[in-house]
Amino acid sequence: MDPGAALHRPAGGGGLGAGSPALSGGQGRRRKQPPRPADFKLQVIIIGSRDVGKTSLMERFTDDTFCEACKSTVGVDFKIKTVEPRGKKIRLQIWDTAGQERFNSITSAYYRSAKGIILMKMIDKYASEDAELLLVGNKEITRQQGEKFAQQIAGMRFCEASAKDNFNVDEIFLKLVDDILKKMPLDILRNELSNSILSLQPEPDIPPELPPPRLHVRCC
Ligand SMILES: Nc1nc2c(ncn2[C@@H]2O[C@H](COP(=O)(O)OP(=O)(O)OP(=O)(O)O)[C@@H](O)[C@H]2O)c(=O)[nH]1
Repeated sequence: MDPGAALHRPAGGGGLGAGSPALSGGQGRRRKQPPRPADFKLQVIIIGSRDVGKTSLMERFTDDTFCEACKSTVGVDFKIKTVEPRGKKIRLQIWDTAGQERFNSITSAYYRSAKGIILMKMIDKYASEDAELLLVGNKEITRQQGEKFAQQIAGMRFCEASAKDNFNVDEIFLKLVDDILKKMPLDILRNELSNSILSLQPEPDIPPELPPPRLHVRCC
């Protein structure tokens, strides 16, 4: 599937052009340095029922914004954010899926390529078995409800977050990325990432081992 065909939010995919070297133009002005290319690309998908706050969580993380009355996502949207855990530059592609059931056939097509999955209520029956799972309780879900739900699925943990109050949002994404990196052999990581949905730019080889984690997270 061409992911571009399913992008419907006007602000989506803002990161696509982020890596292009820009000329400032005009006499005497200097050419801007292109940003250092990412060491890895990782895909994380957010799935869950309608209105649980998937888009809000993504936009809080990528743009630090919160929309009180957002439009429902149609199909799939994405945003890109670069994070630097463990001293590695990681270009995170965050896929935000529509919660409405009528889009299930579109959204489920994206599950397999995701290395991390943030579930916001819904159980994922299409995801690859080795994907990291993180259940996020945004809005009204209580810790008790979330933990009970997470216990039913092997390997899943529960975290509370609020896109509105900007609570635990960065932490859950960074924790998920860290868990993915810890779990994946780096040669697989390198191969799979080079085959990811979006080909943004050629990226350099990665060293055989990453240094130990330096993340300080509040969640989980
Ligand atoms: N109180 C509160 N409201 C939130 C929070 N996050 C999102 N909302 C609100 O919940 C509503 C739905 O948020 P969305 O982010 O559009 O939900 P969604 O899961 O992407 O919805 P679909 O695209 O329809 O699947 C919006 O009115 C948001 O303002 C939160 O942390 N707290």
